[in-house]
Amino acid sequence: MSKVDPTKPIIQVALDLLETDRAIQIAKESLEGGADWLEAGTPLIKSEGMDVIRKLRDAFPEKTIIADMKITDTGAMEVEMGAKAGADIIVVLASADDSTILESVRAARKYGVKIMADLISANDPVSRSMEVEKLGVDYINVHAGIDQQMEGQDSLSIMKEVVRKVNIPVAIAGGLDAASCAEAVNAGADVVIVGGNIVRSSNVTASAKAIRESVDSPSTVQITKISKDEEIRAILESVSTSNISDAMHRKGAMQDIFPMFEGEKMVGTAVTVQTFKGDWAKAVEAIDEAKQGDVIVIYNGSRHVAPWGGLATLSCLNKGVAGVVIDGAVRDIDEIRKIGLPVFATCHVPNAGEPKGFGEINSEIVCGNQTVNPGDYIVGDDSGVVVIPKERAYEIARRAKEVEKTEQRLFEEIRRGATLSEVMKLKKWEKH
Ligand SMILES: O=C(CO)[C@H](O)[C@H](O)COP(=O)(O)O
Repeated sequence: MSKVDPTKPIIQVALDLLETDRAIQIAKESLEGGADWLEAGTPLIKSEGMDVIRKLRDAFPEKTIIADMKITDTGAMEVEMGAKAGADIIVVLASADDSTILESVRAARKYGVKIMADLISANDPVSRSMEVEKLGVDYINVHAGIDQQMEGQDSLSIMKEVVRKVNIPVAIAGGLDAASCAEAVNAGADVVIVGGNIVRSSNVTASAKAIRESVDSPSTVQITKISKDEEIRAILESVSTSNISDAMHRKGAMQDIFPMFEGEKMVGTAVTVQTFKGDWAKAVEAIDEAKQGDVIVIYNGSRHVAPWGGLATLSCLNKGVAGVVIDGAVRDIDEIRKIGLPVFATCHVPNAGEPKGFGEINSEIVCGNQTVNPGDYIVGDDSGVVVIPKERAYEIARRAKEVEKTEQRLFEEIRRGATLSEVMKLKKWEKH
């Protein structure tokens, strides 16, 4: 049972946004879905200052408001700022010096507010949670930060230990969705802090409602565990190459490689082929090396003679290959269309080459001016093809998903009648 509210666990929605008006609108929609507490997220506070706390307080006079200031120094001064602006709970970094935590707690007592200590990046979070409890904080937040989540960190296992060691209420944050919120509540969380999965949803109220339902009936939620590769593929299936390029800071897109047919999505791991103009032996032998879910990525280097056509494409289908990318030409477009395998290439041309057998399979190649190594993730859609280095695949997939969520919300605001420059506040954010 929650130590904060014995009748139900608390949902704290983290308004990790940049604009006060959007934050207030999303706060309203989240409350309609059943969220309890409103957090002014750190980016929002950095963007709008303490004024956002005042505006949230005016808009929601009865609600608990958290200022996620992540205080690291000058504890008393910053707690005073947050408290006077109207916050009820102020966030201090648990890894701040003891002197800062003590000063924050003293100021909090003076101004009648509470302190939440955020364990993000704490060296030994379990021991630190016990120490900050002794220093007088009111809540502990076990937190995997947004950048840490992208690299696969989560906070649940640490939270399970922390709840056994402290007596104050424990919050959890870090990429929570309906399923992980239920897991957290089952494991003893008093407060679940949810940012992206509510505030970047195209339907904020529905997303908050789904979390409310799972938090209130956590035992009914099904938790499915999948492998890292399955998770990466599932995420990449759900995002576009444009989302991925944004996540990679506009890198990774192959140049002059186009889909041969529209409407086909391709996700897989690279089997690379280095060949020479028109020599199709290695390209076709690579089909035998490929496994289910691979993408054959070929450098051939000619626009006038094709190392690939219908028969090779049909063989791929038999092996479960996810698609083919050719820096060079392809032929038999009519046959390939019927076969239905995604093929991306520089161009199409009727001429076939000769199977001479020069080249290599599964060495590093350059295709569409991008370096591709065997096992790198390759994604193709109507916008083109992107390469994700295998070492960063999970992180990039997660970041691309965040890009996609942010865009979903922008689409929704444009559907409601705004223009792109209005929703992005372009003028405000132009370089000064
Ligand atoms: O404090 C934060 C980042 O430092 C976020 O508010 C917190 O992680 C919740 O957001 P999300 O659910 O997107 O992780």
